Amino acid sequence: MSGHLHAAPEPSVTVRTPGKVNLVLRSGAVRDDGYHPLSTVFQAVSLFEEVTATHVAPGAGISLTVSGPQADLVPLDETNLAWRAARAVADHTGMDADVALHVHKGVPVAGGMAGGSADAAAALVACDALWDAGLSRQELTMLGAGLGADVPFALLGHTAVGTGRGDVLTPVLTRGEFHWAFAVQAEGLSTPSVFARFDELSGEVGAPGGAATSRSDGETRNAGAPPRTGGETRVSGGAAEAVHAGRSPDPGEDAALMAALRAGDPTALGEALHNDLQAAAVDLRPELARVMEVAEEAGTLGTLVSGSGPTIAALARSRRHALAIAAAWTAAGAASTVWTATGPAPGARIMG
Ligand SMILES: C[C@@](CO)(OP(=O)(O)O)[C@H](O)COP(=O)(O)OP(=O)(O)OC[C@H]1O[C@@H](n2ccc(N)nc2=O)[C@H](O)[C@@H]1O
Ligand SMILES: Nc1ncnc2c1ncn2[C@@H]1O[C@H](COP(=O)(O)OP(=O)(O)O)[C@@H](O)[C@H]1O
Repeated sequence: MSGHLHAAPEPSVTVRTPGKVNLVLRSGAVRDDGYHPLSTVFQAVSLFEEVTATHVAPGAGISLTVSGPQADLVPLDETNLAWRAARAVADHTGMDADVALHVHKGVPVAGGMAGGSADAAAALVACDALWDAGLSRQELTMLGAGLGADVPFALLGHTAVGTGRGDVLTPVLTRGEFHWAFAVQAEGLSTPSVFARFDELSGEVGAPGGAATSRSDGETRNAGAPPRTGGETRVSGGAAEAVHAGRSPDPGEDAALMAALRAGDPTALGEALHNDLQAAAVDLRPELARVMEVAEEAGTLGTLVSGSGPTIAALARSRRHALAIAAAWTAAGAASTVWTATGPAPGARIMG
C-alpha cells in the first residue's frame, strides 16, 4: 500500500503577542514627517493579546470580532490594526484577503502599552502562517513598521533599544524577571495628543531647531542635541542639524539602566526609569501625579508613565509586592483597573 499523506491546511492559527512598558523614553524634536526621533528601551510584559485567523470561503473578505474586558473601546472595521495587518500581508504577497480574525485583548486599550500594535504584529504572523505566505522575519518587520512605530517590537518581544521612530531595534541582554504593577485609567490618552503637548511644553511649536525638551525631573536640555551627563554639556552638532537629520537622543545616557538589566538588579532599574513624555501626560491628566505618589507610598522601586500614558507602571521587588502596590491603588481609588505582570516576555508566538 502506498500513498502520500498530505497535511490538511490548518483551519485556523492563533498568535500571542505581548504588551510593553518603556523603561526609558527620550524624545528629540518633531521631524518634518510628524514623528519624533526616539531613544527608548522597550520591555515586553506578560499581558498578552491573542489573534486567531481562520480560513473563510474565497471572496468572503476580511471580518473581525473582538473580546476581552475593554473590547467595546476597539474599532471593528478596516481601521482596526489587526484588519490593516491582514490587508498588508495580502497586498504584499498578492494573495486574496479572505480571513476571519478574532482578537482577544489582554492589554489595556489606549493605555500606552501598545495593545493595538500587538494585535497588528499577531495578525501579520497569523495571516502569514494561515495563508502559507512564507514571509521572512525581515518582511514581517517591514510590514509592521508601516502599520505603527511600536509594531516591530511586538514581533520581537523581550527587551530592546528602539531608535528612529522607535522601530529600529537592538535586543538587550537581561537577567532574571522583573515584577510590575499597572494602574489603568478608564479613559485612554491618544499618542499624537501627548506628543503634541510634549512639543508645546518644549517650546517646540513654531520653533523647530531651537527646541528644548522638558524632562519630568525638571531638567531641560536641547532637543536632538547630545544630552548632558553629570552636569557637563557635550557640544557636537547643533539642535537644528539634529532635527533635520531626525537623530535620536543619545542612548549612551542610559548606561546605568543597561547595567541594571544585565545584572537583574531591580533596585538599580527602578532608579534609572525615565520618560520624557511623562510631563506631557501628567499635564493632560493631573490626577496621574497622585497615582505615582500612592505607588511610592507602597514602596515601589520606581514608577513612571508607560509610553504616552495614561497607564502608570510601578516596579516591584517581587510578585507579592506588585500585588501590594496594586491593592494600594485600589484602596486609594487611584485606578479604574489594576494589573500585575512580569517582564521580559517573549514576542510573537504561534500557539498550539
Ligand atoms: C509613544 C509610544 C512609545 O513606545 O507608544 P505608546 O505609548 O503609544 O504605546 C510609541 O512611540 C508610539 O508608537 P505607535 O502607537 O505605534 O505610533 P504610530 O501609530 O506609529 O504613530 C501615531 C502618532 O504618534 C506620534 N509619534 C509616534 C511615534 C514617534 N516616534 N513619534 C511620534 O510623534 C505621531 O503623531 C504619529 O502620527
Ligand atoms: N486592535 C486594536 N486594539 C486597540 N486599539 C486599536 C486597535 N486598532 C486600532 N486601535 C485604535 O488605536 C488606539 C490606541 O491603541 P492602543 O494600542 O491600545 O494604545 P496605545 O497606542 O496607547 O498603546 C485605540 O484608541 C483605538 O482607537
